[in-house]
Amino acid sequence: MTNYSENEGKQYHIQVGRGDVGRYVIMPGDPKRCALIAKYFDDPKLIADNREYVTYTGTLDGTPVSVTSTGIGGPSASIAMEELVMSGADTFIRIGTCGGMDINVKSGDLVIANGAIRMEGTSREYAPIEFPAVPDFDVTNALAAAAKKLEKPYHVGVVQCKDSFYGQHSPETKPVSYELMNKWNAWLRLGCKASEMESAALFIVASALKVRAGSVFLVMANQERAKEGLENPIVHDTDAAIRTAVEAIRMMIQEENSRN
Ligand SMILES: O=P(O)(O)O[C@H]1O[C@H](CO)[C@@H](O)[C@H]1O
Ligand SMILES: O=c1cc[nH]c(=O)[nH]1
Repeated sequence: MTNYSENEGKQYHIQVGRGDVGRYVIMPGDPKRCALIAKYFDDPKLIADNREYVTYTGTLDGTPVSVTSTGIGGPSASIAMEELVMSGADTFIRIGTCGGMDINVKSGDLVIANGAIRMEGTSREYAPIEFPAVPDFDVTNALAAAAKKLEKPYHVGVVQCKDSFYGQHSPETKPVSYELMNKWNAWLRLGCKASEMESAALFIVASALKVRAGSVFLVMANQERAKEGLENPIVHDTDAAIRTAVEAIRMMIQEENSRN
């Protein structure tokens, strides 16, 4: 077997090795979000910047914490998680943008995933489709408690994951997305909160590697509200989701310290 991680102890894609990252890692899709997230850490340092993977490490309440971007989609996100686990991390929070689905999910709200629909390809390479993509219970509880404490409007529920962003936004012109088009109404009726691209892969990889993962999203807009002519501005500021993830990690660290 080729060991891609042998290059001076650094993992092949993320260029991070043991001792470079904390056990807690925040995972945004967008590499440019990493510096914004690292500003919430004490003493943040840039560790690596390779391909779509940017990593900073700092501390929260004295405990090492990192941020590593994943890029877009399950394949690159799964690589980031695999290599971070090989570098010693074991608890992950994805923070990303999403498109609202449930009519009550509004631009600027937060969505915390308690499950992810596996309509993407990566998770199928790790687990048969019958196995559910669910986040870690403690991480999810910490995210909900953090959003409540910070008084952010939030929804907890199932998110839908896909590989085709434009299949979600213009399925009628995409023959490859008939499956998405046909199932979208079923997901709406079942109460699905939002659509994004990485959580199903991350939850399944986390199950396979026996590590913990959760997700929190900023709702950019909601195409279902637009269809109904309801208010639907486009929002880009991910700060509320970032602060929720940071506060959730702080809570988990404090809980861990109180047990030791
Ligand atoms: O804002 P990020 O974290 O990239 O997440 C969402 O935005 C991208 C699509 O625009 C996909 O990665 C999707 O999951
Ligand atoms: O609508 C959206 C917004 C962000 N990310 C998605 O995957 N879909």
